[in-house]
Amino acid sequence: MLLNATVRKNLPLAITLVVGTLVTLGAWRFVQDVEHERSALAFSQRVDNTADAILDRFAAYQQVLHGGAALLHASRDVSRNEWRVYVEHLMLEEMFPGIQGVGYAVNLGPDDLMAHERAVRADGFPDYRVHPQADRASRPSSAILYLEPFDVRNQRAFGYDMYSNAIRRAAMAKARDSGRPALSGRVTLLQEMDQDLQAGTLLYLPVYREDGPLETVAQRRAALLGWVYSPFRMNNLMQGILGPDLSGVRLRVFDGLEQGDENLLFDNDPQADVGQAPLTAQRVLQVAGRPWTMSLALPPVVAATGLSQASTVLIGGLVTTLLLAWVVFSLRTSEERAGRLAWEMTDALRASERRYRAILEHTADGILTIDERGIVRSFNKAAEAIFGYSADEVIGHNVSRLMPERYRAQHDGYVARMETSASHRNLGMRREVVGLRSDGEEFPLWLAVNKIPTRGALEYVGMVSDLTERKRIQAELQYTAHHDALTTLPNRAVLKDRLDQAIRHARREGNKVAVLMLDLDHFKRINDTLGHHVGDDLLISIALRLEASVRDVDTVVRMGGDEFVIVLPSVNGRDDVVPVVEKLIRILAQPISVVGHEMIITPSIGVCLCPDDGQDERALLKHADTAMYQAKAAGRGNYKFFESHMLRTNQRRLETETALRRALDRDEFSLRFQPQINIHSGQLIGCEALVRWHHPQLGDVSPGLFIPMAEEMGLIGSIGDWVLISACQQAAKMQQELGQPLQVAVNISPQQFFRNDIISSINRALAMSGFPASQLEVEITEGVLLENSRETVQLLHKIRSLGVSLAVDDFGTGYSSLSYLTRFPIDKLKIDQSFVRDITTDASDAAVASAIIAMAHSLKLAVVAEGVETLEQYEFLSQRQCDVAQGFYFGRPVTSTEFVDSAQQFQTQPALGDARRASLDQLH
Ligand SMILES: Nc1nc2c(ncn2[C@@H]2O[C@H](COP(=O)(O)O[C@H]3[C@@H](O)[C@H](n4cnc5c(=O)[nH]c(N)nc54)O[C@@H]3COP(=O)(O)O)[C@@H](O)[C@H]2O)c(=O)[nH]1
Repeated sequence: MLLNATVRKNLPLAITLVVGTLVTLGAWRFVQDVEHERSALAFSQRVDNTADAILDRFAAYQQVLHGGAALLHASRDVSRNEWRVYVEHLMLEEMFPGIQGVGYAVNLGPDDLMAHERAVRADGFPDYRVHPQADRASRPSSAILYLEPFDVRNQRAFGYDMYSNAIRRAAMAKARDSGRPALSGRVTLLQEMDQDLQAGTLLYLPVYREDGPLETVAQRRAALLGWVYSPFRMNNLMQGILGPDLSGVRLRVFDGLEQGDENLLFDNDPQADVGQAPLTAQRVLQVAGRPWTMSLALPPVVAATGLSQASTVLIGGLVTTLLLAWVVFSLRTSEERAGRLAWEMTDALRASERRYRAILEHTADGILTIDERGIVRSFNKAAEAIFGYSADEVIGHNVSRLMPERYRAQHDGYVARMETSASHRNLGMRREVVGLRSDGEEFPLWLAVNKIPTRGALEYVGMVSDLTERKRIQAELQYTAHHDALTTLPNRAVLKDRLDQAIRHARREGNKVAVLMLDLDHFKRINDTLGHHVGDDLLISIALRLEASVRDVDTVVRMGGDEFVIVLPSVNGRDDVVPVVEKLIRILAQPISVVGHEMIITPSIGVCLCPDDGQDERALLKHADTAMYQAKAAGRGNYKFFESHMLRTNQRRLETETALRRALDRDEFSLRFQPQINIHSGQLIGCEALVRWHHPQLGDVSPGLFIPMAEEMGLIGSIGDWVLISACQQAAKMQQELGQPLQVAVNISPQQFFRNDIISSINRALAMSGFPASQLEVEITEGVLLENSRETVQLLHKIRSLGVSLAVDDFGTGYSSLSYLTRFPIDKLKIDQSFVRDITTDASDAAVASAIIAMAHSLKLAVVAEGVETLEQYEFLSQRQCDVAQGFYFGRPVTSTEFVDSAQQFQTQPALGDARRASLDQLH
């Protein structure tokens, strides 16, 4: 009885304790499950985000390389400066943190190495060498030619032969053979310094010559020009991609499928202990065709923090149970006390609720929950920021207000059907959808929906993140990859697309497409003499004029350098195209003012028609290019329609270019000397050195043809150096044999003049020959003086200070002001032979020549008349007090031996008398 009474008395307390404990344990397990599921979902999304971020970034890098390749395809001769401008416009640091640079490495055949080194040295790097030299005979070679930004780290790689390293070589060969981007294995980059050593990798994209098919591996190998590539330092790269996103997670990235130290590319926290990590994941990513294994682990300490809500529930529940027991116990003694305890219990539950809410409110992703009718039940702070609604404006309303009108009907009932239809397969999967902000703006977002495991009514949780910024960056990349950075015109990648469209349309409509290849005459000279900033501004102005001159349906593309392509769709034939081409020439030829320089630019245009002259992009561009070269050869400021016979001429031009690259090495140049006569005394005073090129197959090639070619190909510096040295050496020998001092004049082209080392070139020639500086004369063209800069004046003064005299060649043909003559330290003017030719028959030529002589004398300058062919011309010039004459009348350019032999004739008579005339006449 006593036992019964005790049991009865304590039964409520016992029931409270047992039921409370059981309920708490049940709630604890439940919350633990929910927490686990939520953590696993969040972790899985984090893994996916990380993988997506890496893949997205590499897709962007590949676009960068495609942009670089398009630039190289577009132009035969992308300069270092153009490459720098392209890379600068990419804003690597801002847009692609982690990328070390964007480079171009050339593929070198066994015969190309010396010419390559010489060309780069001539480009302002006198100490340049391709390195390392070891094993070169047993493998092909390459060399890093451009790598921007050209900072201290990247300069270490300049000239590096990446083929010398097996890992790099494998990736380069893969890219070469496949025609696609290829990523290297783990390497140590040349850019590494002593500190902060990191693993590295390189991404390569091949660049091929465009004049042949690229269908087979053999064709691709034969057409390979080089690789556009980017080196990456892995730690910088991953931090650039993932930023601070990695806190609390250990991420390791391995090259390949094995996970060993030797192929570890990146480890964000090598000290972290992940032995017992409750959440781990592995992903194999295909990065530019190479497998990377990504291993992520959530260390126990971090995971435990994530699960503390369950512990809170457990502790809270047990405390609540004890409190309830205390309440029951106290009820027996005090109603008041029980009430207070009940309040405390409620407070504990509220605190627990507040903790949950804080977690929800501080996640970066938007989180909202909806019931089975689609009514929003909760809406966190991040969701408010994303959609622009406050929680109050959304909770209690249908979730469809967060989506554009056109999706709403389809969405109605979607949630209700979730359980029965196939839609439930979408649960847990992240997909891209369109959202609607409170201001009516539509935007892209990622959405992942999950079922909340509640008892009774169904609820769903949606996690959303805003993709607007990500899309904006993608769009910018897209723009950069398809537009020329300088002029903002579409680039080569767009051209292919537009041309294909135009060709398809022409086929359907039975009409034609015209392709115009346009190149600016003497642009390189403007660039070299007036500076790249003037060249760049000029190109922008030209681009604007071109765009304004054609229809909206036409496409103007900058191919690179000074080359533009214009596509005119839907034309009927040549008659439709001629007015357009003539209009373009007329409009471009109007004076143009660039950075304070007034200039007149003429274009050379080649035209071909589809389908008459070609059926695809490659053939059409090649034929328009061929026609353009014919237009240039026909006198510039000109246009030509493609004719099939032009291909032979073009082939010969290409052969000439190839032969010219090797001419210096093969000793194919020689010099001729043309006498210069003092008109007052009739005595030989010196000669002009003129270069000649004889090729075993091509024969004698005129300097009028190969000098401009060498200027365009950047070879004039080394050829000019050879001319300077040989002219001084041969002149020293000739004057010894003649026993009289001899003046020798040497032509210096503008590119050679502005190469920065003209002073050392002249000094070297004088030192190597022992020829006196006072007998050397440098002939520059008016173009050099056009660049009326302080540097030009200083350079001319430096040449004069060596004791060398200066003459202005072809005087009267330039387009600059005569006033420069007073500002520059010049000794002589050479009247251009076009004025001398008709000096005795054409009154205006006679007047120009007389005026030049009078003006030069008033400025204390000597005057040389070139192209003197007749006695009458000679007498005219003599009467006008011209100082020196040169021309066929006195002798054609001859070898140094022939020059010494014939020079005796000029020494016999001091002045021009009848006997002298007779002796000269006999020469002809
Ligand atoms: N930068 C360098 N340019 C050079 C060099 N050698 C030549 N050249 C330039 O090539 C152009 C063509 O030169 P070339 O065929 O040698 O013709 C020269 C003479 O042969 C020719 N000439 C001389 N006298 C007469 C004549 O009475 N009648 C006539 N029709 N032609 C004649 O004129 C050319 C000399 O020109 P210039 O230099 O302007 O005095 C030419 O532009 C050369 O400058 C070189 O080493 N470097």
